[in-house]
Amino acid sequence: MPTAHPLVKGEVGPGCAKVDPIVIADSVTRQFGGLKAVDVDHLEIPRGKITALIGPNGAGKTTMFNLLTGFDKPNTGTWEFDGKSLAGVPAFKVARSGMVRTFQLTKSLGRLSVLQNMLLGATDQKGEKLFASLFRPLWKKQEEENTARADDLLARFKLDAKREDYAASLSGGQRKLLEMARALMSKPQLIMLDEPMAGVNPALTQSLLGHIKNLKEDGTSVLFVEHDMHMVMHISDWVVVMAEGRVVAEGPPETVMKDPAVIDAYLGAHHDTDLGELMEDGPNPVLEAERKAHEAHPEAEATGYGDTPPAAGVEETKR
Ligand SMILES: Nc1ncnc2c1ncn2[C@@H]1O[C@H](COP(=O)(O)OP(=O)(O)OP(=O)(O)O)[C@@H](O)[C@H]1O
Repeated sequence: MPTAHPLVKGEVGPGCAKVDPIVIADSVTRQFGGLKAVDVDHLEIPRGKITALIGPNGAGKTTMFNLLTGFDKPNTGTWEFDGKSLAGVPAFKVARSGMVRTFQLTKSLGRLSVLQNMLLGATDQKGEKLFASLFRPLWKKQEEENTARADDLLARFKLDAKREDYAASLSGGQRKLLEMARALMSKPQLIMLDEPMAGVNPALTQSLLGHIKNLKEDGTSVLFVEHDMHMVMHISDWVVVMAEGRVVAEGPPETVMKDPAVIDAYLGAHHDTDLGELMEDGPNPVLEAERKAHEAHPEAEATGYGDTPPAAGVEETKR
């Protein structure tokens, strides 16, 4: 049934237009040999909101991130960020324009200190330019400002005690925090986080969630890829679902998880993502679909949840 939503112009559905989009992508495709990893007709990301990009393994989420941020080149397509075309623009210029990203596997430089890693995140440094680099006063002030900003962010992310340590000495979770803090050095308008929760120990999970919510409060738009559905449900204003390269559904988190296209996408892909505990207020449609399939064909192999039988699958999701 068609629905409306305050973030959307017209009806909610895959590729729907937003009232105030910060990113608009059209006909973006990326082929690897015979595989179309990304095949997105139209996608708009709302400004000033937290948008989750979800989908089973291999859906094309990271490839889409790579394309939008200039780390990979599409076969076709155009996209704009804050009204400016970014197709074909290299990654470092994309970052300077206000759209920065983090990676699934963190990319901090282990043999530099935490502070040095932070300073590398500052864009448009005067000292990088030959003429300016010759005149200390021109870059000295900016260096001081960057260091002050780095210290402020390190304090916010509770990494100030690690300021002089090698990045290599940080835990996986702390490296995720460092990468997010470093991305913020350039005061981006849009931050794109690729699996921010992966490998983060539960003690840091809450603080990461808090940081992401604060970003929105500071006026930054957030787009993140995540398999942790609790996080998706908890902090997203909007959820975009990809499967086999396409956008198959989008909507607010409370309704998108019940969308048959989403359930199909996950079950069809034999995916082990924990959608099981999402529906606190009723039966979970994914598990229901699985149970019915098993009742109809008890002899058939179970689908989904890492190929465990449905009953065990329920147990699995409670871990
Ligand atoms: N450089 C590459 N060369 C060949 N195939 C690739 C390359 N990068 C990605 N792919 C393929 O493209 C498809 C989409 O991959 P992608 O990493 O974008 O998916 P994803 O949705 O981010 O998955 P995951 O959730 O597992 O990270 C996959 O089938 C993947 O194997």
